[in-house]
This record gives sequence, structure tokens and C-alpha cells, in this order.
Amino acid sequence: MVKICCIGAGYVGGPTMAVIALKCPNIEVVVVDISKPRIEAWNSDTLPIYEPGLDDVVKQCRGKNLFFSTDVEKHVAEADIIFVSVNTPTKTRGLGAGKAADLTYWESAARMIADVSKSDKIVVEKSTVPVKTAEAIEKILTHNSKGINYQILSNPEFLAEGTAIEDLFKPDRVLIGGRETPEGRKAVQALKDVYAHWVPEDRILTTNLWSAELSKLAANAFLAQRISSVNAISALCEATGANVSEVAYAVGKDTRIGPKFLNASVGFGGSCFQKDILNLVYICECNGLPEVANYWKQVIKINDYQKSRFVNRVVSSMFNTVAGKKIAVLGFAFKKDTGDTRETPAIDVCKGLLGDKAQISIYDPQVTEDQIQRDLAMNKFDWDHPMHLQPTSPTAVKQVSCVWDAYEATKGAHGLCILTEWDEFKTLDYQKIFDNMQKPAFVFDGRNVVDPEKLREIGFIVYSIGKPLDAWLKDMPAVA
Ligand SMILES: NC(=O)c1ccc[n+]([C@@H]2O[C@H](COP(=O)([O-])OP(=O)(O)OC[C@H]3O[C@@H](n4cnc5c(N)ncnc54)[C@H](O)[C@@H]3O)[C@@H](O)[C@H]2O)c1
Ligand SMILES: O=c1ccn([C@@H]2O[C@H](COP(=O)(O)OP(=O)(O)O[C@H]3O[C@H](CO)[C@@H](O)[C@H](O)[C@H]3O)[C@@H](O)[C@H]2O)c(=O)[nH]1
Repeated sequence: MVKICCIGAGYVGGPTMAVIALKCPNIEVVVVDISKPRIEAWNSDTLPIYEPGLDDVVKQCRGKNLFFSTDVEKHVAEADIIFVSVNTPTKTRGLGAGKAADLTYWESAARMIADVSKSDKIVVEKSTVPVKTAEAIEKILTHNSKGINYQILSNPEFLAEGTAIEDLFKPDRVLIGGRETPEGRKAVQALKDVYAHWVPEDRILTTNLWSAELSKLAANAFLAQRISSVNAISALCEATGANVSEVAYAVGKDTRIGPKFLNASVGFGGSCFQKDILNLVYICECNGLPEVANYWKQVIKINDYQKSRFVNRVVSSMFNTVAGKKIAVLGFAFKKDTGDTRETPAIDVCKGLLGDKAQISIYDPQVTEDQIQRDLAMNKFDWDHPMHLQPTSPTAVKQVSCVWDAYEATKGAHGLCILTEWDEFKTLDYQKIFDNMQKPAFVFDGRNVVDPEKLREIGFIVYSIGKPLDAWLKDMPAVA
């Protein structure tokens, strides 16, 4: 029986391995992690991450051919194929700080593999890494090899959170990069055989190592670029009376452009886009390509602009101050159908409002108060390190309260900001919310989930990203 071990039981390692176990009953899959609480949660009824469909997949194979363990070394030693899916955060110190990927966790995983291995291994990069990482990993492994043969493959993951299981069941493509040698080709084939259990052959792409590594960074940069493009247009829509949804629809109808990923928003978040683009920018700079680096940097600059533009709209609409005013925040996760808050635009928006001394009441169906308080207290990029290395008990931000109901959050509020597109926000009783708010009552929709006209009929003053402005907002300065 082929044995797979995955180092890192996070958002990628957990769901990816669960699906491999489900689709390949003849393969034993063990997911290992240094975090004891995380492994305990994977072995419990309450999994450590919320992902639609995940519970079902885990329940079907846990204890049969899917296992979660903290005994990292034992399972690495026994495996034929080792996936490495550990954190690759942005460096916060030293060379490349604020841009380059921090490969500390990857390097320590590679050294551990070299220490404990007694048989040949295929080592698969699942984490998103800078192009040429495989070369460094190869050096660490071969210089400590004790005669063992290692083949390094790049197999970047393209799943999106909230749809991870769907994406894993029916991937647009699976990408495998390997060395162009007989041993390299054999290793690529071995990994292809795993995916071939459920992925059609024409969707399994094979390339050289560097193309696979770079394709992952490029794909995320292209996706994020679309969002920054539509968000840049959203600012122009507000200035001209155009409607960004109509513009995006008309633009996306061109089959060369396509309709997906053109929703204007308060900004993109998530653990990947910003980190991976910064990483790409750094690689371009290191390769003497400043023009290319600056081109991609602009995608992040527009994203930051969009978040601060939103905060400025809120403050300027409400008589240029939110000091002491209750602002309800609906949604804190970086997108719907996940409890993940890594790099969520809600952090920057809340921090902006707190800077203007607002009192914030937050409701998100999947995010706990503890997580929100940690996020608001944490330094930039700290969130992307393993949990046990993150700051433990932050001092709670007193002006922030978290409630478990949208009606509670909005009671007595002056303004309401929608920061995540949870479906339930579409069907709230906005008349009831209006009746219980201070007047004038403001709605700032950062995700275009409500119908602005209907809310205006109720009596709200409404701001929706990229939509024709309410008369109230027209004369207010939007950009500081
Ligand atoms: N989250 C996503 O949607 C997504 C999608 C595609 C790719 N990626 C990439 O996958 C990688 C992992 O992302 P994630 O979201 O799963 O992160 P995560 O923080 O959820 O999980 C990483 C896990 O690795 C563990 N870990 C770190 N060092 C370890 C070590 N030496 N030994 C054992 N365990 C160790 C941590 O404790 C943590 O549980 C990153 O490179 C990320 O960029 C993420
Ligand atoms: O039209 C859109 C689409 C998305 N977003 C936002 O963009 C962010 C990222 O969304 P999404 O890409 O759906 O989720 P992620 O889980 O971050 O997935 C991205 O990042 C992963 C990690 O690398 C990749 O594997 C995926 O392919 C890639 O989509 C979220 O804040 C979304 O709200 C928009 O604002 N407008």
C-alpha cells in the first residue's frame, strides 16, 4: 500500500489529504502537524476549519485510510510520498522583510525529512513557494542524504477557501512539475497516478519544476489583478454615475475576458493574494526587473486604496466623524463560507474606524470574538505563522464588541458596514434594522449584497461600492 504523509494540517493540508484519502482507498494518508490542538481538532467532531462538505469527507475516511497525528517523524519515515504544506509567510525581518517569503518552516521540515528518512522519498511542494525553492530543498536533502534518493516535485494547490472540497473534487487543473530526468519523470508519474484516481488525464498538467512554481504565483497575481482592475473602475463609476455591476457585466461578456472574478468589493483578502504578489515582486526585484515588480506592486496599492477609500466614505458621510458612534460591522471573514480572517479587509476597515474613535459591534456567523480581538491586536504578517508562535492573549480592544446576531449588532447603531458577502445578509429584515438604528441611518455595502434602491425606500442613506451615489454622499469628499 502506498503511504502518503502530509506535513501541515492547515487549510490546504487537511482538505487536500482528506480528498486524496476519499478518492484513493488503497492509499494510506497521514496528516501531521506540530500543533497539538490542531491535530486534536482534526480527530474530534469539531474540525479546526470551517469548509462546506469537509466534515462529510473526513467522517467517511478518518480511522480507515486517513489519520491525523503529531508523531511527525514516525509518519515521515514511513511514507513513500511526503507533501509539505506548511506556512510560507511574508518575512517580517532582515533581508527582503515585508516582501520575501519566509521559508523557515519549509527548511525545518526539509531538514527533519533528511534526518528521519531511511528509504527513498518523493517530496512534494504543496505550499506556495518562490520559484527555485525546489533547488534549495534539493540541496538540503541531498547534502544530508545518507545515500537516500529524493525526488522533489512542485504540485501547487489552487483551491479557494469556501469551495475547497468542490475545487478538489473537480479541479480546473492539477499541476505537477518535476526534474526532466528518468528519476524525475518516474516521480511525476507516481504523483499523477494518485490524482488519476479521480482527475481526468487531460486536466493533469506536467511541466518543469520552475514553471510549476512560478505558475502558482502568476495565477494568484492574475486573479488579484482582476479584482484590483474592477475596484479601480469602481472608484471611477462613483465619480461618473456609472454602475460597476453593469460595467463588469458588459466587460465580462467578452469571451476573451470572461465573467468571473469581476465583483467590485471593499478589497481582496485571504492568506494568499497579498503574500504571493509581494513574493512575486521580490523575485522580480532580485532578478533585476524593477519595471515588472512595480507593475505587480500596483495591484496591492489599489487594494489598499480601496480599503482606505471605504473608511473615508464612512467617516465623511457621517459628518466627518465617527467618534463615539456605534458602527455595526456585518461580516469579518475574508469571504463568505469560511471562518478564515487572514488578511481580511475587515481588519483594515475596523482599524481605520477605530482610528477615528468609533465604537464597533461586529457580527460574523463563523468568526469568534477571540479571533477578532487577536486580529485587531496583531502586527502585520504575524497571523501567517503557526498558531503556537502567534501572540497569545492580546489586550482586548475595548471599543470593539462581538455579538452573535445581526439585529443585536445594529441596535442603536448610526451606521452599518457590510464587509463579507454572507448570503444571510441579503435576506435580513432591513426595516426592523432601520427602526432600531439612530437616524439618519447609514448603510455602507462593501460587497454589493443589498439592493440600494430598496434600502433607500426604507429610509437608509446607502453607499454601495461602485454604484451611483446617494444624493447625500455626492458632495462629501470621499478620498482623503
Ligand atoms: N489557504 C489556502 O487557501 C491556500 C491555497 C493554496 C495554497 N496555499 C499555500 O499552502 C501553504 C499552507 O497554507 P495553509 O493555509 O494551509 O496554512 P495553515 O497555517 O492553515 O497550515 C499550515 C500548518 O503547518 C504547520 N506547520 C508549520 N511548520 C511545521 C513543521 N515544521 N512541521 C509540522 N507542521 C508544521 C502549522 O502548525 C500549520 O498547522 C502556504 O504556503 C499557502 O500559501 C494556501
Ligand atoms: O470578484 C471577486 C472575487 C474575489 N474577491 C475577493 O478576493 C479574495 C480572495 O477570494 P478567493 O480567490 O475566492 O479565495 P482564496 O481562498 O483566497 O483563493 C485564492 O487564493 C488561493 C491561495 O493561493 C488559491 O489557491 C485560489 O486559487 C485563489 O482563488 C476574497 O477576499 C474575495 O472576497 C473579490 O473581491 N471579488
